[in-house]
Amino acid sequence: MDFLKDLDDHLLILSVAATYVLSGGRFTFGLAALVIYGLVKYDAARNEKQAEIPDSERIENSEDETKKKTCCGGKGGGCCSSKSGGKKGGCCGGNCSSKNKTSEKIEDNIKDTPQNDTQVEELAIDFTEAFKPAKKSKKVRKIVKASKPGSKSQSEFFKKALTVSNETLISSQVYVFYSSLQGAAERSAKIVTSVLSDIKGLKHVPKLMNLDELSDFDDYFVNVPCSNALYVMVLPSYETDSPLDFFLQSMEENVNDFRIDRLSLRKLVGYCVLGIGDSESWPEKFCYQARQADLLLAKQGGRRVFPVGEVCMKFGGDPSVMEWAKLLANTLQDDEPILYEYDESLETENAEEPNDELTKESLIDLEDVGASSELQDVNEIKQMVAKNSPTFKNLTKQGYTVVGSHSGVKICRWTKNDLRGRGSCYKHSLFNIVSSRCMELTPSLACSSKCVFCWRHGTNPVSKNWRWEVDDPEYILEDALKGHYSKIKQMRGVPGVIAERFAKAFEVRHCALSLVGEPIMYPFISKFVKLLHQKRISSFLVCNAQHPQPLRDLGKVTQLYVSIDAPSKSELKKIDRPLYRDFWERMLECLEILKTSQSHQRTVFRMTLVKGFNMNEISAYADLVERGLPSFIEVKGATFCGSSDGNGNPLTMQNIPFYEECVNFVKALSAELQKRGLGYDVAAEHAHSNCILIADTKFKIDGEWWTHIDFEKFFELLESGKPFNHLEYIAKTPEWALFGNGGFAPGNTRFYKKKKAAETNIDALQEDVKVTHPIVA
Ligand SMILES: Cc1cc2nc3c(=O)[nH]c(=O)nc-3n(C[C@H](O)[C@H](O)[C@H](O)COP(=O)(O)O)c2cc1C
Ligand code: SF4
Repeated sequence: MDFLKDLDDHLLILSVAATYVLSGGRFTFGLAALVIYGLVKYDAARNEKQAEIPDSERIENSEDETKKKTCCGGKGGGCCSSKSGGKKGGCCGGNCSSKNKTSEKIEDNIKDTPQNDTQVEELAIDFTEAFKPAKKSKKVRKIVKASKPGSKSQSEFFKKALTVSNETLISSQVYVFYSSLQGAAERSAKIVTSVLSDIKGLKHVPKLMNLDELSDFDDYFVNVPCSNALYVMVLPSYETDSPLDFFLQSMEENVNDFRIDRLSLRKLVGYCVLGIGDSESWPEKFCYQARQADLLLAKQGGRRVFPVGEVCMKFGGDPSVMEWAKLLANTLQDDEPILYEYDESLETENAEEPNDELTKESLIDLEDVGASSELQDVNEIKQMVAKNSPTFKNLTKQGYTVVGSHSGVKICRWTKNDLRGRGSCYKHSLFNIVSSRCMELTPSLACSSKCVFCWRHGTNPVSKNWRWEVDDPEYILEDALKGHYSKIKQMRGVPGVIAERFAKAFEVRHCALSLVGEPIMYPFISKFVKLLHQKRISSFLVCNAQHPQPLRDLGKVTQLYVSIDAPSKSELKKIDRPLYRDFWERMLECLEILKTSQSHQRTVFRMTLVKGFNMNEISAYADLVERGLPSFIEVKGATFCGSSDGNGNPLTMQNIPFYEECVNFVKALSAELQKRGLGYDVAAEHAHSNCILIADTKFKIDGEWWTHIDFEKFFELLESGKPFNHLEYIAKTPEWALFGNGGFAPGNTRFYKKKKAAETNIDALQEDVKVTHPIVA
């Protein structure tokens, strides 16, 4: 390669010499040729040097070029030569600090060079990025507000934000809902209804609705009753359990239930909430449940048409309620449309993480209802019946002893009757229970149904499942016995009490787990029953066929009842007003359990007949019997639980069947079962209680009925630890108890409160019937 380079040089010298000779050997020509030669050589040497320099140094050089330009703004380019460049005290005295500034610029330049553009492009199509876990963006409050014209969010805003015009409001059907324990919310709701009714031009008369007595919230809070409905909610707040808790719990469930349209309340024209409370006694929790309700309605798509009102009934009272109602009335008449700010985060982010704390916070932000600490958890664990609650007062007034926070005992009228020698209840005739030695108890005052014939008067706690503090079973039993015995003690001065029965009454032998509420909801029911048996107290457990799993898990009981209040889905809904949506399927499952895993127990179908509600469809009842194959079918006419005023109980005396009617029903059912080849027949009765027993003919041995219980044998079998079945502890039914003989035990004196009632509907007309429960009497 060097030789070739030299050859190049030699050729050049030769051509210069030849030119000089040919031009006549002139000096100027020779000089010019030498200069050209020198320049060519210099250029070649420079190129050669550049080629040997690595890439990075070449950038440095270009840097120097830039430096030259930057340093003095390109003027006097020679002042900062490459040698002096960068040294303090150069031509500019260091003022231009060329090195640092320029290196920054260069870095920027590098980023901006086409080379780097290529890099960016390469990253953009790097699909691996797409598979990396996306960084979780922190949820922030998201309110769709007016934005720059033409932006995407603006079109979203107009799509989703709605305005409610005065015309829509004025022609809406207003529903004023209230929930009330002590009457203040009911009174306030009436004030609101009356003020709204006076609005000039309002097209429909507002409807007043008691939330606590709705048979199905879904009719109003999942579906809506009409296309122009506007809801006004008047709600108190209770730090103790109250009926409103169940409403809030249901609303919360709806929000999180994927089977339900999450924005179902968008179908409403709008809603607003008036909270009433006590700001002096509960400053921290003042009207907190009204705010919860407001949020839940918004979460379900409701449009707030008026701000949440908060009235302290101690200081503001009815005049403040009136003031709020008048302002609301003005709004409904106002021409100005109401801007509804739709919050998308309710729809998307909350759907993913419904119980997220952040969600709650963002909601509070959004709705401007104060700090997050103000929002109590809807599912906060409370006591079912706290000592300071109105429910506690209500129950104690009715003669219940509240045990712990969720159990109750009460001595029933039959216990009192038996102590006075006036006869036991129907369970004595049918199964051999002595009323004076029987304790009536429930470990759950709450229920998962709202039966129309129930005593509850709209105040007992309701829930689909357990949502309260739980008391220990040992404690419940001990305190229940104490409560029972203290009530028995009070009987000592009552005329006619038989001393011997009174003494024995302090040793309870039977426990009727019914009273009120749903005993099987208590999470330790099996353990509780075991404790009873350890004390040689027999157990009679009544359940409402709504809790298949606890029924399946239940251990041995002396007798297991399932209430069958109606033969068909629609009638059951009407009469029991169950809280579960799948109430019918639950009941069928419970019947299946009786036929299979619990078939070793003495099982009883408990039917309460209500005239005009559930006394037809014999064949449908027979279908249910076929499904559950119970040992017994106990049929009883409903008893009258007092007036229906304001308690949602629609029953009147017209719905109480006469004994004749109950007998006809039982005969027809028995005939239907026999027609189907099922071995059932009418066995015993207690006419005094309108009660008749149909039994499986397995309990008829050699032509004689054995429907009674041998309690001693039951405990013996239990203590043996071996499995046993329902036919191993039977006793013969006494003559007086057999069907056709009336069922009144000898040795007692029949006592009529009202002579006229004796021949006909005795129970229903007795005054003290009012406080009894259908399951009990
Ligand atoms: C046991 C109990 C707890 C209460 N807790 C609260 C509460 O947490 N916040 C509140 O604002 N008011 C509370 N109050 C006050 C009631 O909300 C207020 O008396 C209301 O007017 C009751 O409405 P009602 O009569 O319709 O049931 C409570 C009252 C009682 C008796
Ligand atoms: S009757 Fe019994 S099952 Fe029905 S609501 Fe009353 S307590 Fe519950």
